[in-house]
Amino acid sequence: MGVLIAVEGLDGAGKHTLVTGLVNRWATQGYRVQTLTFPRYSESVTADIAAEALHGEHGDLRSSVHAMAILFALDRRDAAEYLRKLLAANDAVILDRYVASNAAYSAARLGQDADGEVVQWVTTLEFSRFGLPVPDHHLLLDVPTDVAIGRAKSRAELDASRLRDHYERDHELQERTGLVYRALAEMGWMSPWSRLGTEADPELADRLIAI
Ligand SMILES: Nc1ncnc2c1ncn2[C@@H]1O[C@H](COP(=O)(O)OP(=O)(O)O)[C@@H](O)[C@H]1O
Ligand SMILES: Cc1cn([C@H]2C[C@H](O)[C@@H](COP(=O)(O)OP(=O)(O)O)O2)c(=O)[nH]c1=O
Repeated sequence: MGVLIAVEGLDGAGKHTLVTGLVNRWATQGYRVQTLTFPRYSESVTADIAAEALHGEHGDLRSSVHAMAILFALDRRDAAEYLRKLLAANDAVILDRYVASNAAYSAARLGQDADGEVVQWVTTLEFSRFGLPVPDHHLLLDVPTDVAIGRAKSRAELDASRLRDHYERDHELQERTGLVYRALAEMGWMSPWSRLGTEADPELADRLIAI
C-alpha cells in the first residue's frame, strides 16, 4: 500500500507547483507516484456546484458553511474507491488539498479555531462516516497571506470576475484560514504535519516516500 500525502495551504500558496515537483523528483528516482486534486472540478457535480456557489451562484448556498462542506466532502467520498485503487497500485499518492481544506476553510468561515466544533464535525463526517483514507503525512505550504493572494492573482489575471469575487474580498478569510492550518499542523491533526516555506525540502520529500 502506498504512502498517502496531503498537500495543504492557501490558494496561491504553491500547492500545484510543489505537487508537480515532487512527482517529477520521485518519478526520476523510479517510484510510481500518482496525484489527485480536490475539488475535482468538471469530474464531480458536487465540486462544480460548490465552486459555482463560491463564485456567487445558487442563491445563498454559500452562506451555509456546513452545506458547502458537505458538497466538498461528497466529492471526496465519490473518489474514495479510486483513491484506494491508486494507493494499492503506487508507491505514493499525493493529494492537492484534502479533508484538512474542508476543516480549515469551514472553521475560518465560521470564525472558529482548530479545536472548534466544525473541525470535529468535518473529521467525523469524512473519516468516520465516509470512510476516507487518513493521510500518512500532511505538508503545509505556509506562506504569508499577501504572497499567496499575489500569486493567485497573477495566475488568474486574465479572469477579472474571478479576481473580484474570489480573492480581493477574501483577504480576511485567507488570513484566518492560515491561522487554522497552522494550529492543525501544531496539534498534528490526523497525522504528522511538516510546515514548508516556499520550496519543497528535498530531504524531507525523500524521507516521506521512504515511509
Ligand atoms: N516557490 C514559488 N515561488 C514563486 N512563485 C511560485 C512558487 N510556487 C508557485 N509559484 C507561482 O505561484 C502561482 C500559484 O502557484 P500554484 O502552485 O498554482 O498554487 P496553488 O496550487 O496553491 O493555488 C503560480 O503562478 C506559480 O507559478
Ligand atoms: C477541497 C476543498 C476546498 N475548499 C475551498 C478552498 C478554496 O477556497 C475553494 C476552492 O479550492 P481551489 O479549487 O483550490 O481554489 P480555486 O477556486 O481558487 O481554484 O474551496 C473547501 O472549503 N473545502 C474543501 O474540501
